[in-house]
Amino acid sequence: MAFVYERDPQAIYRQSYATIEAEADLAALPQTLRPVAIRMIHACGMTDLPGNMAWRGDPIGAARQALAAGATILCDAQMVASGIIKRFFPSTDIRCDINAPGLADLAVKLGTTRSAAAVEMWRDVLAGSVAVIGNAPTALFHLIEMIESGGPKPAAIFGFPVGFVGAAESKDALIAADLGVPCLTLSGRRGGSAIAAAAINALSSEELRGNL
Ligand SMILES: C/C1=C2N=C(/C=C3N=C(/C(C)=C4\N[C@@](C)([C@@H]5N=C1[C@](C)(CCC(=O)O)[C@H]5CC(=O)O)[C@@](C)(CC(=O)O)[C@@H]4CCC(=O)O)[C@@](C)(CC(=O)O)[C@@H]\3CCC(=O)O)C(C)(C)[C@@H]/2CCC(=O)O
Repeated sequence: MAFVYERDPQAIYRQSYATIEAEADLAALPQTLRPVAIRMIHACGMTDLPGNMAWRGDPIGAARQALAAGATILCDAQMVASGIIKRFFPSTDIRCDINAPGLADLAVKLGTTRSAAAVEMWRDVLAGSVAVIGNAPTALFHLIEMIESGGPKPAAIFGFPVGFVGAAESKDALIAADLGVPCLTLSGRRGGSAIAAAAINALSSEELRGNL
């Protein structure tokens, strides 16, 4: 049986993006956030996502500026790092420490998850970086705690933990905290590595030129 389906990658993207623009209400978002919202929706199929978007400052401008200056992208999960399209960021270091040697011991010592302990490992590289949390609520909580207690500040935070335990609370805490760091998040349970990676992919100039 031969199925009839779209096989042209550019046509698939065009059709997806046209559907999103037709179905999603982007009017309440600043212009800079609209391409990011579209790419995030593209990753999860939820056209009502803009209603959950919350931000402080200009996370897109801050992250783009930082990346142009050579900032590292720090990811909580390997799934986030893997979802970032490397050819969009050819000279950017994309780092995830979830499998770093000694991390499990550090997590036990700190009495926390591996995800939060991995954030502790960012201390030396956090200043001026782009921090992306796509999975672990404890990672976002710990990042906020580190910055609030005088730790180094990233250039921007993209916080999208997902799930039922601590996800909504960690993202509420990000928006409530006065960290002096531009940030983008999604209120509630929604989030995940794919959405986080999509938000970062939307920052690239390739994406802006529509070169998908
Ligand atoms: C409690 C955890 C949750 N994980 C979720 C969803 C998914 N996690 C996946 C995978 C493969 C991984 N999750 C870990 C980050 C692992 N998940 C946790 C922790 C126990 C604690 C995090 C937290 O609460 O903050 C965490 C382990 C830790 O000690 O930090 C992972 C590192 C586990 C591992 O054994 O390696 C691993 C990430 C690997 C990587 O990418 O590098 C899932 C694919 C599901 C699965 O197969 O387990 C899925 C992916 C979701 C996504 O889009 O990223 C939740 C829902 C976030 C959940 C937290 C709260 C809850 O509701 O239970």
